[in-house]
Amino acid sequence: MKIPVLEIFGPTIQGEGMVIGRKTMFVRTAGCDYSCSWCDSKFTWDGSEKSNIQMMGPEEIWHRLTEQGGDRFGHVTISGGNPALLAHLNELVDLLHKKNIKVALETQGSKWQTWFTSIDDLTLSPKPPSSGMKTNFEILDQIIDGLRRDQKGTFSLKVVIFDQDDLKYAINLHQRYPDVEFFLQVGNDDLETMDNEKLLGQMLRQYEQLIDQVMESNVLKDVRVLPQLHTYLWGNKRGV
Ligand SMILES: C[S@@+](CC[C@H](N)C(=O)[O-])C[C@H]1O[C@@H](n2cnc3c(N)ncnc32)[C@H](O)[C@@H]1O
Ligand SMILES: Nc1nc2[nH]cc(C(=O)O)c2c(=O)[nH]1
Ligand code: SF4
Ligand SMILES: [Mg+2]
Repeated sequence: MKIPVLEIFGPTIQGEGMVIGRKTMFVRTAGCDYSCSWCDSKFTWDGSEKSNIQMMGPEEIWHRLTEQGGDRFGHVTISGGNPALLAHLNELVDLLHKKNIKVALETQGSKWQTWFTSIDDLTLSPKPPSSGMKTNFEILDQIIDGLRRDQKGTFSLKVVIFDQDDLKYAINLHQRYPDVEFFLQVGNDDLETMDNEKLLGQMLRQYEQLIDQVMESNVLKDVRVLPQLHTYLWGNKRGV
């Protein structure tokens, strides 16, 4: 079955979350059921790159990955858009596993797929109020229960923080799922600038503020506070 692909890039470092710093390739799928106000990958769902979507089979994707990354990688991250919209994505995950490649996947936790349980590093990134999206907690509860029961790899929650309401949302989420590895991530609110020095200054200040706020909290104890590392290195550049 074909998969709608917008980007294949790497090797680079995973800039976010539970495997931050890990050498990885990226496969970015097209299409999302959300439309977050601050989405840094709007081109995957706003129609602006519709003509660049390539329908690719798993073998074709593997071919492109090796064309680009040679034999210099052992990890592939699937992101989007929302790759959880693709019921048959397990075909790619299984092929990568056959090739001895570990697989990470990024999704917002709005939709369950049975193949979630075979992902090595699964990140659920529910969206706080600043995104303009509303979390369906019934679905998120089901996803997390399913993962607790059957997950072969590891999974985590990652919340992007822009303001106080987002922090409240994160606190509530951590209290709801206290046993799940929890990451807070600095939000990038300057998606247009190509001035990397300016962006870096802003992002470092925001990282420090987020750290200060998390240190004050008596609920956010067993958590990690992370930058979106690739942004600090390469700004808003695509394909890194
Ligand atoms: C582009 S999304 C694709 C995967 C999936 N749709 C999701 O949101 O989890 C990948 C990650 O980037 C994060 N992200 C998107 N826009 C961001 C921004 N402006 N600043 C910080 N993180 C952002 C998302 O929260 C998510 O964790
Ligand atoms: N280096 C790098 N790390 C990332 N982690 C999550 C990304 C994403 O857009 O999903 C991403 C990305 O686009 N680049
Ligand atoms: S869920 Fe992810 S890809 Fe979809 S709009 Fe939000 S940040 Fe962007
Ligand atoms: Mg990104």
